[in-house]
Amino acid sequence: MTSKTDGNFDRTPLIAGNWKMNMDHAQGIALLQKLAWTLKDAKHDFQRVEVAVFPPFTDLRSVQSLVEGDGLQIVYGAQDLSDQDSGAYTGDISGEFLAKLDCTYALVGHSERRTVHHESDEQCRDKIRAAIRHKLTPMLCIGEGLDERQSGNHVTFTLEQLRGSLADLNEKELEGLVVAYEPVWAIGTGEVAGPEDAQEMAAAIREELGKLYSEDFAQATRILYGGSVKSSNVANILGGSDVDGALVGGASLDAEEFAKIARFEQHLLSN
Ligand SMILES: O=C(CO)COP(=O)(O)O
Repeated sequence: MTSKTDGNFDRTPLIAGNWKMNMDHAQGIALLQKLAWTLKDAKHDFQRVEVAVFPPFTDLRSVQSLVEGDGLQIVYGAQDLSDQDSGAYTGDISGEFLAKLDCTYALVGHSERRTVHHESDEQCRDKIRAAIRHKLTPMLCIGEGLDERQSGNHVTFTLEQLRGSLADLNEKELEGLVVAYEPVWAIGTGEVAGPEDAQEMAAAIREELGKLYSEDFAQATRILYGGSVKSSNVANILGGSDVDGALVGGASLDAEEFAKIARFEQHLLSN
């Protein structure tokens, strides 16, 4: 086991920006351009720390053109996908369309989908299946609400979501899976789980993946933390040996701030 402070990572860290329902396609392009310039100026090594953005569906074609046209190393994904591939599903978006737009990732089961759209673990599992069918890497989001946290039931609750969302899926299909632990009470609230909380849950998730699958799979799977991540707290949060990156909401809408988050190693080194 290596530690992050000696300059080695067990897994390639991933810093991901979920734009949620912000940024139309023109704004999205401006944001992505600025992010790319800022990271280029900082000589960011994308092989060392991967950077991804999750724009709204309507931005994805423009994002694809910019990334391809300018040869950017930033990757991108969708905030959701349908569990179906085509047909009479008004308003839904097929993984097939997302694959055509060269998306790398698809978020599944973000807490805002689970709460606002009442998505169940079973639906999440079907969406993961759909992502896999179209060679999109699923980023499964799980995490407890305030009640579970206050009652001390947060680990049990979150691991149940994990098991429910992965039920019947095998290790081979899930290769590359990313899990994002996002405690609902810390999303958009300014409340951030402490580094110990993030590490506690990431370790519990990894242990559970080891039980469900193999130790190799558990060790290879990246586990991110999300919830009020900023440049001022990212280094602490990523200090935990099982926390492999961040899924960032609000702070990803500011190119300079998000670039600073992606450059978290600079903060680690200066600590
Ligand atoms: O939900 C999140 C990312 O998916 C977190 O959002 P905030 O960073 O705005 O709290």
